[in-house]
Amino acid sequence: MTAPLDPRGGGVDLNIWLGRDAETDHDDPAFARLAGALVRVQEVVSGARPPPGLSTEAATTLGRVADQLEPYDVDEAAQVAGRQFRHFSRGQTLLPAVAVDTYDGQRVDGRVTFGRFYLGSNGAVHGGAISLLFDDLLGQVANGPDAPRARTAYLHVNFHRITPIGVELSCHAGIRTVEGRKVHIDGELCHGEEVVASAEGLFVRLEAHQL
Ligand SMILES: CCCCCCCCCCCCCC(=O)SCCNC(=O)CCNC(=O)[C@H](O)C(C)(C)COP(=O)(O)OP(=O)(O)OC[C@H]1O[C@@H](n2cnc3c(N)ncnc32)[C@H](O)[C@@H]1OP(=O)(O)O
Repeated sequence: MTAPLDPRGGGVDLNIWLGRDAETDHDDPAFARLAGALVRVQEVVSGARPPPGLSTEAATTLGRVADQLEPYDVDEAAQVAGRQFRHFSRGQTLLPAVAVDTYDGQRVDGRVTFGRFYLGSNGAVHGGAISLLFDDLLGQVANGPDAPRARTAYLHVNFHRITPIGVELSCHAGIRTVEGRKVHIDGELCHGEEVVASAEGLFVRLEAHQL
């Protein structure tokens, strides 16, 4: 197994835990490294106030990087971003990295730290980033090994308390009921003992013609 690039807090990404290997033909450790470097840039830029000269220089450098990569644009079937199942966040630079501690097929418990990239304001994580975390975590539980592919039909998120950035939080998701194609999954995000956000999602298993 390739070592995960972003082992924040130890543990492993859920995909590594699940040993998803359906798309190993898209494994690209060098690309996963590129995505990890971009995540670092996102994080550093979000929290930085550099002098204007340095901002200009950095913008030129990043522009050059984009120019270098642009000719390698591919369609979705060939894309490797989001398919690096042996790496944290699958090489999808939008996703916060979740380190999984336990998973039993029905429930997952893990940890996540939202960095400055995910700041809304006033030290609080952006609500959209919390919803993103839940959609992905609950969605992965819905799409467990051997389960039919499922899509989010709805995701109801409650924000009970400010979710702090830069602090390790625990996150949890578990299947409540399965009724035919409908999978109801609940999630919680906790700061210590306190539940800062919770979610309830409906995931609908897809028919063959919807895949
Ligand atoms: C190896 C690879 C593995 C990779 C895994 C990576 C993990 C990735 C993790 C990332 C995960 C990220 C995941 C994402 O972000 S997925 C992206 C966000 N979601 C979407 O784009 C979904 C868009 N919507 C649809 O495609 C359809 O609406 C679906 C497929 C959901 C249902 O349309 P479909 O035509 O198929 O079914 P139906 O309409 O007959 O409904 C069926 C049943 O469901 C009930 N229902 C439906 N909607 C609602 C609703 N809103 N509230 C309450 N109930 C609702 C409905 O009443 C009925 O119930 P019943 O009457 O039978 O009792």
